[in-house]
Amino acid sequence: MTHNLAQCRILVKKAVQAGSKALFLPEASDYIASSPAESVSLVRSVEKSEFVLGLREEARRSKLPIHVGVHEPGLDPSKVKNTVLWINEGGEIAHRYQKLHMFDVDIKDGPALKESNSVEPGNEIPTPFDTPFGKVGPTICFDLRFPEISIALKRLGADIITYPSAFTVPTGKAHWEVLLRARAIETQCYVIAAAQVGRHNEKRLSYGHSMIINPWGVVVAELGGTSEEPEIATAEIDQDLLRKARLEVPLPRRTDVYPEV
Ligand SMILES: O=C(O)CNC(=O)[C@H](CS)NC(=O)CCC(=O)C(=O)O
Repeated sequence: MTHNLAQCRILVKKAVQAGSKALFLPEASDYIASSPAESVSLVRSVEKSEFVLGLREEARRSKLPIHVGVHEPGLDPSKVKNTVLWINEGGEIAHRYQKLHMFDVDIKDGPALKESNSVEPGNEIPTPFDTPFGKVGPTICFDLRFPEISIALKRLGADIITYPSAFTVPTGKAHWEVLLRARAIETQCYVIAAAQVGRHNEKRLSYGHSMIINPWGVVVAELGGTSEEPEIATAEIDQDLLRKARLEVPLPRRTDVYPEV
C-alpha cells in the first residue's frame, strides 16, 4: 500500500503539472491481493487507511479532486467492498459508489477469478455528482459489461461515466476498447477508464490501456499496455461536443415497449 501510494503521488504531480481539473485512478488502487484472505487482511476503513489518508492529503494540498478505486471493510467481516471514492479538492470524501457486478469467471487458458468469494456487491446505482467540468457517474470495471448501469447514469444526467478498472489481459484484448466505445456512443457521454497495467502477483496481470473517449466514440487519449512508470492520459471535457452529439443524434427510448432503467 505504501508503494501504491507513492505511485499515486507521482500521478498527482503529473496531473498538477498538466493543469488537470481532476485525477482519475484505477480500480483497487490501494492493493491487489493474491487471495481473498490476503484482501481481507489488508483492508482498512477509509478513516484508518494510510492509502486513503495519503490521497486526501494530496488532494487538499494540490486542490485536485481525486477519483479512486479502493477496498473497504464489508458488513460481513470475511468480505470487503470494492468501491470508488470521489475525494474533493478539500480532501474530503464527497461521493462513493460500491461495485454492483461481481467478476466470477472461468476462462479456458485464461484466468479463473471469483470476486464474490471476497467482495460484497453494492445494491445501488449512484446519483451522478456535479464537478466543474460536468456530472460524473461512477461505475467499476466489470460493470462495463452491463449497459443498464450506464444507461441509467445517462438518464440521471451524467456527462462523464467512469470505469476505473483492472481488466485481465485476454478479456482486455478482446473486449475493452469496443465496450468502452460502445458505452460512450450509446450514452453520448465522455468515458474515463483508468486501468491498472502489468503484473500484480503470480496470479494477476492487468491489461492497461487506460482510455478517455468522447461522446462521439472517439478515443481521445490512451495509455499503453506496459508499465515502466506511472503515466497519465489527459483530455478536455468539451461541453459543446456533449450538446452537439445529443442534438444531432437524439436517442428517445421506447420505454413504452421495454422497461426504463
Ligand atoms: O481484485 C481486486 O482487488 C480488484 N478487483 C478486480 O481486479 C476485479 C475483480 S477480480 N476485476 C475485474 O472486474 C476485471 C473485469 C474484467 O477483466 C472483464 O470484465 O473482462
